[in-house]
Amino acid sequence: MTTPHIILADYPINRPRRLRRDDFTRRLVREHTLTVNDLIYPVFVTEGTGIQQQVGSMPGILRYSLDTLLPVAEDCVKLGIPVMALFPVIEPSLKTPDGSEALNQSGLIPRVVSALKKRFPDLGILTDVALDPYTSHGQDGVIDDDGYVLNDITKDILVQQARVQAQAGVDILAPSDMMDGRIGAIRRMLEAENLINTRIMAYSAKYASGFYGPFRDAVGSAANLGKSNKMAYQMDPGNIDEALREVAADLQEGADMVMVKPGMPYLDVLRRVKDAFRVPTFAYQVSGEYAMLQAAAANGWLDLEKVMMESLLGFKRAGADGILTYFAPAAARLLNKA
Ligand SMILES: NCc1[nH]cc(CCC(=O)O)c1CC(=O)O
Ligand SMILES: [Mg+2]
Repeated sequence: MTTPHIILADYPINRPRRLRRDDFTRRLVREHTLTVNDLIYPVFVTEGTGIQQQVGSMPGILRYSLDTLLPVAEDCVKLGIPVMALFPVIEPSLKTPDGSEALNQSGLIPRVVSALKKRFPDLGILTDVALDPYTSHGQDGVIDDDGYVLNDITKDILVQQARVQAQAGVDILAPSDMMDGRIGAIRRMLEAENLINTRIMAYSAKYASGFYGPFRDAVGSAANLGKSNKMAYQMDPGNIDEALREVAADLQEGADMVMVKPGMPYLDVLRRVKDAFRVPTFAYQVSGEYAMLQAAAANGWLDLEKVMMESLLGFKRAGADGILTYFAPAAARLLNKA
């Protein structure tokens, strides 16, 4: 006989509220918890010195130059946040149709990566592999005359971008572009370069989402993108079996970790992926999710601390091993206080 999932003893024998009365039993029987070890902090970096620019649609989020980013990194170390994720804000004059600035070995990202790894060797650094901050049209790859993003040419450029980042010493490459075959191509390049321990966190199930809006303001790709969208390479929000095929492909091609993105509207996808593959699985609570919670809180409609912690715990319950979240330092401060 197998153990029944449902205990049939009825009220008043069974009173679920017994375990909810006191904090000690609530803590004792809690199934899922959030810790600082679950957090990855995405930050925006830009050229210059002394820069701390507010991102209008992301209250509390700043664009940093390297010098002002160093204390942020130090804060992450002190708080116990394992990884910081870097996103570049590229000067408009450096943007081209093929995003060639992404291959510049002395460009912004490689310089910031090597400076951070030198100063804070124990802080994990993750970089985004994608061309959208670097292209004049704001798409994640090279486009043809109809604006269609060309897969194989783009993939070859992404491999070169990944090489530049890996040679600069980044710990985790995170391809967010959704080109087919790029994980395998990047993994082969890493092996050929003897960069065997560079990890890959694949944005495997990345949906064409309206929730990326504030991010595109932050990196300055929104205006370039204009009315065009990314539906010809990012996933259709109606699909979930396809997410499993995308994850399977990326794992077979050599991904160490996979990601589902956005987060809160896609917790069902996260659960399916975790159950199907049992590999390190991450969720990205994206810019629009951050913005909507901040906006409601600013209006006095939600208690920010409560919804922040509840939303992050929701990712853990849905199967995430970790969460990329703009709330990382705020959440870590609360967790360290508790
Ligand atoms: N490929 C770039 C990229 N990497 C992460 C995000 C979004 C992150 C966020 O919204 O917080 C995007 C934007 C996009 O695909 O348009
Ligand atoms: Mg894919």
